[in-house]
Amino acid sequence: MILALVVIGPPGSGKTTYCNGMSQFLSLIGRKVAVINLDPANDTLPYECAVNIEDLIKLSDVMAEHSLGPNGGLVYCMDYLEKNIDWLQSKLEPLVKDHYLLFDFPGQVELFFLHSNAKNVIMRLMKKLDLRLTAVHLVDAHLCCDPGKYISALLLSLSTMLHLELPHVNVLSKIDLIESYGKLAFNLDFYTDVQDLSYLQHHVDQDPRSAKYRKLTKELCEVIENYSLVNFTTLDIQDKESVGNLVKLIDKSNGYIFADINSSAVEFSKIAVRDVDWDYFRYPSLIFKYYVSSY
Ligand SMILES: Nc1nc2c(ncn2[C@@H]2O[C@H](COP(=O)(O)OP(=O)(O)OP(=O)(O)O)[C@@H](O)[C@H]2O)c(=O)[nH]1
Repeated sequence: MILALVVIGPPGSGKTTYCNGMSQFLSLIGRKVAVINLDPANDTLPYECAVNIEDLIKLSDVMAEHSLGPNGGLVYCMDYLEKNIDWLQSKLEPLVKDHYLLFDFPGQVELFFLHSNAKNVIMRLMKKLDLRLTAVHLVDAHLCCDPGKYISALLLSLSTMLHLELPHVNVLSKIDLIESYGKLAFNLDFYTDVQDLSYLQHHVDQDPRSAKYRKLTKELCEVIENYSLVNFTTLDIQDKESVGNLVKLIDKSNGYIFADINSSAVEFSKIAVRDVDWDYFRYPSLIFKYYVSSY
């Protein structure tokens, strides 16, 4: 069984930083990691990548040749990758024997809830290489500071989960910066656990600019609540405890804890078989660490 993470999220949400930080963390705890850059717009990579889509196709060439903007160019690149999936498969084959794979995808969110090309790439790799994948969906934590943006983040997460049909971990990234954006309207667990959204609607109604969207907001919140699929964990990529907690969650979602791969007993006991943390330890510790406060 080959384990891999599909790292997705809007532009600037921290995907490349995550791949860099997570590959270092996983290497330190004894796993062999390979990062695969599938973002043709990634100019400077902080990590050493095992496979780079730029060796197949360059976004700048596509934009120049086909007179496309960056969004259209990225859709073209993903279509091209789908048609040339054998190229990617041949590059991955030597790695899948003993590596844990991290796929760094582009930030164009429509690729993951609307178009089928990225999903087809993922599904074909799963089938051909027997990959066991988890989607790690990063959303910048600053979106919690604005109720409208937070609802958009919920909708984006929900539609991505439904479209990709993978084990899915939603992450509020850059949680260390949250206090710098001002006080939150509710406690942090309201946002991570996606609690009763009627409180949020009430908050949106206070803003005169949002008043005319009241009915739409209500309907959208009902869709999110009816599915009851979305929740978030938090991440500060520079904090090893935060990264370790996320690894535990991912290990549970993709079945790593049951996998018969070469991992040291120490790593296994530290990360995989540990109890799930009680809520008491999940949120108060964050509040003290990042001084997260609400009105
Ligand atoms: N403080 C803080 N900054 C972070 C964290 N994660 C990422 N960043 C910063 O966020 C910025 C954007 O991160 P990237 O990794 O380039 O984001 P991306 O999602 O790959 O961006 P695109 O390639 O444009 O889609 C960078 O300046 C990172 O240093 C974090 O956990 N904490």
